[in-house]
Amino acid sequence: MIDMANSQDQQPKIPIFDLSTKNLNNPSSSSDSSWVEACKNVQHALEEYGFFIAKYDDVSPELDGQVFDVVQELFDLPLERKTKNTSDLVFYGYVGQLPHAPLHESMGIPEVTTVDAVQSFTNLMWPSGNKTFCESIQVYAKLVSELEQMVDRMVFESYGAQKHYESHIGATTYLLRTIKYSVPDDINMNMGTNVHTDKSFLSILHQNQVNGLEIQLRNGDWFAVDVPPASFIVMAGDAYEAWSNGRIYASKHKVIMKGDKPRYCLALFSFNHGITVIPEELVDSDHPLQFNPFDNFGLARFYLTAVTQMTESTAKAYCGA
Ligand SMILES: O=C(O)CCC(=O)C(=O)O
Ligand SMILES: [Fe+2]
Repeated sequence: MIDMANSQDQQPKIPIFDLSTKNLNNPSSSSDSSWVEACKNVQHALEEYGFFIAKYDDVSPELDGQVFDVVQELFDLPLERKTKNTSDLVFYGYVGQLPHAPLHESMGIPEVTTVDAVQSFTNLMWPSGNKTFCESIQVYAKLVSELEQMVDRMVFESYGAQKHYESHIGATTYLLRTIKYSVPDDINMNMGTNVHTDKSFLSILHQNQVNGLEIQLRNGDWFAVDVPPASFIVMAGDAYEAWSNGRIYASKHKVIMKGDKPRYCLALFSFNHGITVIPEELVDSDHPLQFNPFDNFGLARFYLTAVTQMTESTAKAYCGA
């Protein structure tokens, strides 16, 4: 841990970890005490707050600038082009022009860590090609998925469940959602994203230095995150809550637009294919099994098609034991 995020007086101090490859001291040795401590800190942050802030300088300042430039270019395309981003899963395709969320526009690139997926998304948006978009998104997605896998590894090791790590990563697929939040005309209409929990294992959020993300803490208080420049929010979703047998906290969060600058966010979500089983290492007499084996995409569909209001925990409602 290198620092604590800026926060108001009574607010908790959200940890900031430097997870840059060069900073992680020989992570192949699980007996290294600084590595073990780093893993415990990550586990604790996800259990206590449901998120933390990561420094990750594998994404260089040049790449950082470039991805926000190309994402802005993407949202500047005509609407009829953007709506070509369709998907049978609602949250995977173009979202925008919503009466209840007029500031929000987003597009999804499924399987973003495969070269073909980014290429075909690029061709759909720019039939005559856009090499800069394609290449910078490919490189960005690869680097940030490596950050995601590092956090998974730390969590799995910390819980003594490392023997399940390889099969977990083998089942993981990444969705990159690019999001634009416009500046509100009316200060009372400032909602960018409504209150929700993510359906992913992890969500890695990266913004263009315009704040807006608010997270509900375990005690019910809302916390407006002041994200330091060039850093990433690592947030746990419902799938991690279930996998961890209820230890990890999937926080409710929302986006509120306050300033006079549009906000762009790159959100990388990890989902698992197939059936996820709660590791036996996380079940004992003090922690009886709380969740049945579950289908991560089934969980996402369940949430989206639920006719009722979201219950306290989507994971409990979907696959609670
Ligand atoms: O824009 C953000 O910071 C968060 C977006 C979000 O919560 C989501 O897309 O699930
Ligand atoms: Fe979210």
